[in-house]
Amino acid sequence: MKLSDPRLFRQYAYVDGKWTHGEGGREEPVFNPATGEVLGHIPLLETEQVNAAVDAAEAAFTQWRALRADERCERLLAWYDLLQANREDLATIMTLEQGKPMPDARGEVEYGASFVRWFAEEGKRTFGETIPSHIPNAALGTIKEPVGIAALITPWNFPLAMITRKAAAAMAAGCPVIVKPAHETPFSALALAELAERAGIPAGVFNVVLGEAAEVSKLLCYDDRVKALSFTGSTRVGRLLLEQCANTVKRVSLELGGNAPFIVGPDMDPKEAAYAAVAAKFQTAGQDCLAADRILVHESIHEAFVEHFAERMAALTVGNGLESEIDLGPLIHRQAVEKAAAVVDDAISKGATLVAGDQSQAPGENFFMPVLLTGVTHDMKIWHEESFAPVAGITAYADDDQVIEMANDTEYGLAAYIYTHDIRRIWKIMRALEFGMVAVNSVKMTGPPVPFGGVKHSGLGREGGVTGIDEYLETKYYCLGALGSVSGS
Ligand SMILES: NC(=O)c1ccc[n+]([C@@H]2O[C@H](COP(=O)([O-])OP(=O)(O)OC[C@H]3O[C@@H](n4cnc5c(N)ncnc54)[C@H](O)[C@@H]3O)[C@@H](O)[C@H]2O)c1
Ligand SMILES: N[C@@H](CC=O)C(=O)O
Repeated sequence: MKLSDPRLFRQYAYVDGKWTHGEGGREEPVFNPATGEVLGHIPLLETEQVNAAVDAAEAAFTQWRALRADERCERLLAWYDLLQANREDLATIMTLEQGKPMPDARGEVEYGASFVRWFAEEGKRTFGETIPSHIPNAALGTIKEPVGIAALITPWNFPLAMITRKAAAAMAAGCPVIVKPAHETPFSALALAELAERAGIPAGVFNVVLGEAAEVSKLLCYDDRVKALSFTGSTRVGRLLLEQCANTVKRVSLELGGNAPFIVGPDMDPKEAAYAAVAAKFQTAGQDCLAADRILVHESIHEAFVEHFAERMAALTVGNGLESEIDLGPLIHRQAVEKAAAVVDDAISKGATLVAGDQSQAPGENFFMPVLLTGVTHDMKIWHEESFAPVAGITAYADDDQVIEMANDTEYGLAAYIYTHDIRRIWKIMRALEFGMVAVNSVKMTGPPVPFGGVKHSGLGREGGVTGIDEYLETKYYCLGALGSVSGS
């Protein structure tokens, strides 16, 4: 692996400011999904070692919360600067472990770093309020305090940004964090730890624990000293963690699966809409919670839309993300390829038409060539499940009411897209959609200033924006009584 700074590639856990082996000697390999080669090994921590991370975070909490907000801001900004300065190495590590093309990986480093800068600043604005008193001679108000240790459990598809969007918010609020990254992509998390240390983040404030996922997560969820759990990943695991946090009544934030509808109105230029749909579907080889999973096109332009979509899709290049001019890297592992193939087979067996997608062209065993299916219907897996693969399904609809019903016909409610220039149609559909985020005539919708999150089974809470830091803050109300006459109270 060619890195300008090889010390960014760490094969240890990071607890209390120290690089840590698994005491039981257990470890596991991490693979490059593009080549199948072993990229490195990570330790599997024992129970006592995970508990030690909580001990360390507990000890660090006292000092970290006692810093002034502007002091925490300075350290987070130093971390941000280091992320930017090491962007190329961080992107290389990400492409090697996750597979996404280098330009996308560079983009994710920028994106991930932008949350650090955002929350560094937001930490200085955790204002309380003054409450006009209804109690004689009293002053009432609120102050915001850090909730305590936060456990952050993250997925493999965005191995860096899904950590920084949580960690920077928590740390800016004064909370130490314990990160449990996905075992497929631990090295981005460990590089973040190396840079946090260089940025002067004190020992115990940013910890990375590695181990058997169910074991480690259970320890963190059951530990009463851990006050908040923030999870990004599948709805299946999110439900499990929510249950596990019930006993200790933790603050729980969940960013779960999506199954985004992409609605195209009859007034749209079919080429413009089809190109946008391709962009919304194939980012990260379809392994994106925002991927346009159900493309719903008005029947009057359906045929032209399909032609343009197929033509644009045919131009996508598939290969090792380290090579230049690659649009789609591999899927994360062989099971993901098998799941994608099963989704396609299921749809075809139930009447969908395979317009394009020849798997014999795949450049390796973890690669899946983009697939276009038309005539996708409610009874198919592709309608209800995230394919998390480059499989696009298109369906024609007749009118606005029908498309609203189709779009909402899912347990998920993360993001939706609408393409039309008719303002009344936009307003009607946007208001009727049961989704946390709606992008109108835009594929891009995310970034630090926006409240990211879903409704229904797509999650609880919001990340980013002005409210993202609230996930890590408690509101303390105070009533100062017997003050004598308090003017203006
Ligand atoms: N809403 C969002 O912001 C967002 C962002 C990215 C990904 N996602 C979702 O993440 C999913 C893909 O990621 P994934 O495959 O890594 O998800 P996943 O749920 O399998 O894993 C996520 C994390 O949970 C851990 N985990 C797995 N099984 C566990 C168990 N039994 N107990 C405790 N922890 C366990 C994993 O090791 C990983 O760290 C998709 O559903 C995608 O939509 C959502
Ligand atoms: N693209 C999403 C991550 C979903 O997988 C984001 O921007 O957070």
